[in-house]
Amino acid sequence: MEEKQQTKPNPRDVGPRKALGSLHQRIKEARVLMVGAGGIGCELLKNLVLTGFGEIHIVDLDTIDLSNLNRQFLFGMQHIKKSKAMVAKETAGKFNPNVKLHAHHANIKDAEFNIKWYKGFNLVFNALDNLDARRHVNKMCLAADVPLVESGTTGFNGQVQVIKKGVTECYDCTPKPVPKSFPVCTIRSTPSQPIHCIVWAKSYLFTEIFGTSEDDSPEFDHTKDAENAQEIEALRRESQELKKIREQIGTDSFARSIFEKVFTRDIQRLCGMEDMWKRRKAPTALDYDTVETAAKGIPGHTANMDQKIWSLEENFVVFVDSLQRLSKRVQELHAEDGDKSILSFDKDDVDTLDFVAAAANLRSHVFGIELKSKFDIKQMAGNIIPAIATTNAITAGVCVLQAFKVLRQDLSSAQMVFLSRSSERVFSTEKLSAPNLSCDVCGVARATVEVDLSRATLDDLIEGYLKKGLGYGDEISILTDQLLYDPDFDDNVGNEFTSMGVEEGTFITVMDDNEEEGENGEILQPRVNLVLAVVNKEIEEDQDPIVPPEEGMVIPRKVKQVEAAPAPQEAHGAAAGAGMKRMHEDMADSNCGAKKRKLDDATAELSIKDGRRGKGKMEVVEVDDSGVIEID
Ligand SMILES: Nc1ncnc2c1ncn2[C@@H]1O[C@H](COP(=O)(O)OP(=O)(O)OP(=O)(O)O)[C@@H](O)[C@H]1O
Ligand SMILES: [Zn+2]
Repeated sequence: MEEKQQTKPNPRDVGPRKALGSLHQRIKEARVLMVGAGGIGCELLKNLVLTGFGEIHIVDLDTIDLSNLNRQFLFGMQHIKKSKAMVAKETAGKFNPNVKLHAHHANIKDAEFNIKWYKGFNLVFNALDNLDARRHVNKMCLAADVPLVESGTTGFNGQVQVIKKGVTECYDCTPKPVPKSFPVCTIRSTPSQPIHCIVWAKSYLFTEIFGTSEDDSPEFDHTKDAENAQEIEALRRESQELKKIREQIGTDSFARSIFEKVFTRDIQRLCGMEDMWKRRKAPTALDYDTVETAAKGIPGHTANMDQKIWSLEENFVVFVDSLQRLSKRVQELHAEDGDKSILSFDKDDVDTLDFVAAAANLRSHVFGIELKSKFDIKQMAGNIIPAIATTNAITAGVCVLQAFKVLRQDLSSAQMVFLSRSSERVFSTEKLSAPNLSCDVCGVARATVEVDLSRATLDDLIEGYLKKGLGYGDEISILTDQLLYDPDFDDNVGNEFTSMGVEEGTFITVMDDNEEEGENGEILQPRVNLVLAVVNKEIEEDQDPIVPPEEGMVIPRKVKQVEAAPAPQEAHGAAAGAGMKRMHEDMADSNCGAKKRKLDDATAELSIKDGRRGKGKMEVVEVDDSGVIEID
């Protein structure tokens, strides 16, 4: 009787166990990481907890905003300003007390989340909203050889992709387009890319001055434009101030008033919000008189130079000039049909484009962001797509279904899943593609290198580890996020790693440019890029400060690709109908980074039991016998 009671199943386990059979035990033992506790993350965490995943680590750098509450259901009003990761843990923990939850209020790029830490997980889930963090986690999962379930949503579209080192394509196997739509908080308060400033100039500033007020604009997603009650109030005051200034239209002081409001006072107010700039670079306000003085003598026709990247002063001149042109037009319209006429942005209307280009660049300057030419800005002006709770919920569900396949070690049945309202079927799936052999991220050899960072120099790496240990020749380049060495740049050779910013967890890439002869006099292909993850290790003084490569470690050579006729257009296969193609294009947006790579890429024989792989291919690819590059 007593024994029976001990084996009585936990009521929380009954449903999942019935549905999942033997997989349930594996799920209970699984240790998983979820990066991002926002729109997808909240839904995903709820699913993971209710399914009974044994241990879940949550990483999110952000705090909860009022604007998150419409779709991030683990959070309530009482949680505003609190850590997303912590509150997500607290709320979801109550759904299933058997699950161990760990919250990390931190940036996933922080050094504490190193390869060793990643290796402790059976599976990683990305629930992120930006390319940079997605790329980072992709790289770390490849380095640690942990499978990754990548996901993203944009409006009604969603996408889930399983990534496994050496078996499937990685996140970076397909080049990613520049995102087209952005959260309003990014646009109004924390821009970090030129496009953020372009959207601000077009959909906020232009509309406030010459169009309907932002409140009436159908293009703006108001569910997301405020960080909290205080911030809503501040943004509202900003808009009201602009409305007042709008009444000065046509006066001599109009340009100065607008400029001083948006590039001086509003920026000073933002700078005062210290919390916002703890992890970002704070903006610098502009002074009208200083810029005006410096801009004296700049010709009025600057705006015609549409391929040139204008200087701060040139942008100022175009800003003032286009503002005058537009003001004149509005006044003429008002004279004709009363006070109601407005202007709309049109990329082909040169006055509106000039204004948006100059205003966007001035804002970029303020935030230390790269300036763009008018020509580029014309291409980049895009639309804003709102986040939809249901899309996030469905996508998070698909993530878990794909995770089951990974845990069953049945990657051949894992799929790339697309969710779309525009296609005939809500779900479309495609087989996972094999790695892209020329991918700079996964088409590389990876290893960890133990270095005594207190004394190792670049020379120790070049002479000891690479040349002596691995047989590299002289023609090599070494990079981190900056160039450390190449045959024409040897300034750093005697420098210690630490003086070049190399620390625990830094990835060092070694590129081989040698043209060596093989045993039979044939010219060998250079080695694939070697990515070394640095691990700090104290090494006895009488020994080399870098542990030499393991015996037998060989860096494979690049495969030779032979140019041939282009592959047929319809290489996407039956699943990718017209609706799907449209969706692929839409997926360029911020939340959805994963994109399908065309089957005509050079992946031919690295098949993962995909019957369609290679169909319609016209390329000849030489692949190593092993197919997959592995060093461990
Ligand atoms: N480098 C990073 N490290 C940790 N968490 C990150 C990182 N980059 C983004 N995130 C988190 O990923 C989550 C993505 O969620 P989501 O797309 O719903 O965005 P959001 O910031 O919650 O909403 P919105 O920006 O649309 O108002 C956010 O909570 C964000 O803080
Ligand atoms: Zn790749």
